[in-house]
Amino acid sequence: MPTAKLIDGKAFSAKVREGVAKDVTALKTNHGITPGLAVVIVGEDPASQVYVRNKVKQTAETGMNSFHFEMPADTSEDVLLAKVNELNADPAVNGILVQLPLPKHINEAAVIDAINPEKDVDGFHVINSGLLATGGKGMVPCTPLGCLLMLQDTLGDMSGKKAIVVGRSNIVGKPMAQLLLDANCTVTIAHSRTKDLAGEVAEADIVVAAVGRAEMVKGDWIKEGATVIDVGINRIDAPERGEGKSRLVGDVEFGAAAERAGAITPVPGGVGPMTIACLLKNTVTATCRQNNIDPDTL
Ligand SMILES: NC(=O)C1=CN([C@@H]2O[C@H](COP(=O)(O)OP(=O)(O)OC[C@H]3O[C@@H](n4cnc5c(N)ncnc54)[C@H](OP(=O)(O)O)[C@@H]3O)[C@@H](O)[C@H]2O)C=CC1
Ligand SMILES: Nc1nc(=O)c2c([nH]1)NC[C@@H]1CN(c3ccc(C(=O)N[C@@H](CCC(=O)O)C(=O)O)cc3)C=[N+]21
Repeated sequence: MPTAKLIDGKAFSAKVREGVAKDVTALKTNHGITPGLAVVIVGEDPASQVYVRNKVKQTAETGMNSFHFEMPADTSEDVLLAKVNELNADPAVNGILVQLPLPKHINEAAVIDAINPEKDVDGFHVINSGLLATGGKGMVPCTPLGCLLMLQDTLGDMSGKKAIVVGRSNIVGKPMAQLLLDANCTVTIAHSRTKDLAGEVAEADIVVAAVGRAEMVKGDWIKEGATVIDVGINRIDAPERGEGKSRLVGDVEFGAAAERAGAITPVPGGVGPMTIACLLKNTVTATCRQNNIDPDTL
């Protein structure tokens, strides 16, 4: 029997989006500004397409302008950089997101570096990661921000808690660890070379799994009462649902983990929806900063 409280990312993200919609209305009526978010996709990555479908719909629902650019998989780096520069210069665009991963022939770092840091609503630009690392006020990556909001809502003050982040990517693991550190957790970052992952996870009051391997964090590793945030989005075959069917699972063995955890996010319906909500929130934040508006006085 699962004992863990389910952290409902779907419901929480709806609340965050309501707040965003209010801010968008205030920006329009009090300042005559409609925030605009531009998303650029190169090629066809199935995971990205799910994300973009949800995002385009929700951007429009908050009242923002959504600009969507699909470019073929063989787009050259120069053409993509020219598109980024065009969006940098466009005053109707307050936020720019270039879907990752990009095709192999394009240098991702060069593309991210080309985005105006003030419009970098993903928070991936080196200026923004530098600001996050040094306590400055940049754009915070959406997925870790969404995880942090759910953790704060579940736990309140996290000072002194032991947190482990499994995964050290620039877009999830590292910024997540930074945010947990800022929240005064004692943070361990685990990765593919970690010696005793089960033992490390077993110590943690907070577990954030961002590995990209279906159910690799086992339920019996989880400390009793721990809070578990599952970032993983893995599509696996589900023959029980019929031939050729698939389903989404996280990086945590959900059923077994829910028997030990105090609280846990599901997949789907956990981190994913919060990521999109935070993208919209970041777009409002970026719009305010670009127009010297204090978001608290909207
Ligand atoms: N819900 C959402 O909104 C989002 C979900 N995701 C999902 O989150 C997951 C992680 O994404 P991302 O960070 O981009 O992935 P990356 O592939 O960039 O990073 C994966 C990390 O996991 C580590 N790792 C791999 N195998 C193991 C292992 N056996 N034991 C311990 N650590 C391991 C890697 O270690 P090393 O560095 O040593 O190679 C690496 O640091 C994916 O499932 C992705 O789809 C991603 C973004 C948003
Ligand atoms: N520049 C960039 N920024 C990103 O933030 C980014 C990216 N590139 N590339 C791809 C990954 C992946 N990602 C997801 C976000 C939400 C869901 C999401 O909404 N998931 C739903 C599931 C939807 C379904 O049912 O399939 C859920 O978890 O409930 C999924 C995946 C953002 N990413």
